[in-house]
Amino acid sequence: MLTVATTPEQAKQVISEWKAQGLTVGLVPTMGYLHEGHESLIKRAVAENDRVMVSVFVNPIQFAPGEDLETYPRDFEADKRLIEGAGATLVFHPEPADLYFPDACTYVNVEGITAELCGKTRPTHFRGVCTVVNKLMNISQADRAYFGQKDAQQLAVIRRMVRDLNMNVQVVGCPIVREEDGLAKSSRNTYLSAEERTAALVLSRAVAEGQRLMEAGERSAATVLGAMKQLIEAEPLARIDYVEMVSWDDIKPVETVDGPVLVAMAVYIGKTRLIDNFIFGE
Ligand SMILES: Nc1ncnc2c1ncn2[C@@H]1O[C@H](COP(=O)(O)OP(=O)(O)OP(=O)(O)O)[C@@H](O)[C@H]1O
Ligand SMILES: CC(C)(CO)[C@@H](O)C(=O)[O-]
Ligand code: BAL
Repeated sequence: MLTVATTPEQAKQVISEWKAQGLTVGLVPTMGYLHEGHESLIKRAVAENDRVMVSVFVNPIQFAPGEDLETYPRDFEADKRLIEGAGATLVFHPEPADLYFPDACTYVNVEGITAELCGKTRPTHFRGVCTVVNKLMNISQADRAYFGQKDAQQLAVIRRMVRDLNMNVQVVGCPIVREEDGLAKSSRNTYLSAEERTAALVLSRAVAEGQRLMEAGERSAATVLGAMKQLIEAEPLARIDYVEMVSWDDIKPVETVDGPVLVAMAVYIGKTRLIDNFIFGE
């Protein structure tokens, strides 16, 4: 049976009963409107822990003014069905006022590794993500926390936060789940019109092209990124935010590949900003 907690105190009550029995806890943070990508994280957490808490919270402090905080899709009834079906037993679903004190003045700011990629276009984003993830880890006392590689920079940033702050949680990265035609599953795909949905395939096609070139031995970032950008620019509905290659461990620009790299992109399809990536040489 699924328990819904709407305040940190309610969630902590359930967690403390689990911890008193010596049970391990997995945490899956989400913003809801769940799909098979989220489901894969929850199922993995269920397989690797005695109990799992899923959070469903559209975190206002990771959105900048003008972003899609108000329009972000929500369907908590459907989310509960998916969470229960995947085997988790606690969902944490607070309102912002339940989670943030009105006079809160503490934020978690991971530097350096947040400067490139999404950090350039969304300079306050990772501060909001790290603050809420830190709070969720504290509330859940998680032994393991699960994040998708779809948000690859987020995964790297959270790993760094956990390392730098000596946090007692293992961060588990999970592979990207895609639609049959290759588009990475994302709650924001719901914003796309039929025409934009077709155009959005340029992201996964660019990923496939980049992977193909690197698997064939190409090691120049300029050549790989050039081919990917050319493909995306040929799609009239697409506008590139960034297509970049960075070192996977510290998210710094790379010119020639000599270690594990993240090749990541953010592309506007109409007004919708989508992301995709691949990791090479991990
Ligand atoms: N296609 C996917 N495959 C694997 N993990 C995913 C996928 N989509 C999202 N996730 C992971 O689920 C967690 C919650 O993500 P979130 O709720 O923002 O979903 P989303 O579909 O990425 O939404 P958005 O449209 O906001 O990017 C994150 O760790 C994210 O990386
Ligand atoms: C990790 C997260 C749930 C924090 O709000 C969010 O950034 C997301 O959905 O990836
Ligand atoms: N998964 C990304 C959350 C965001 O775009 O705010």
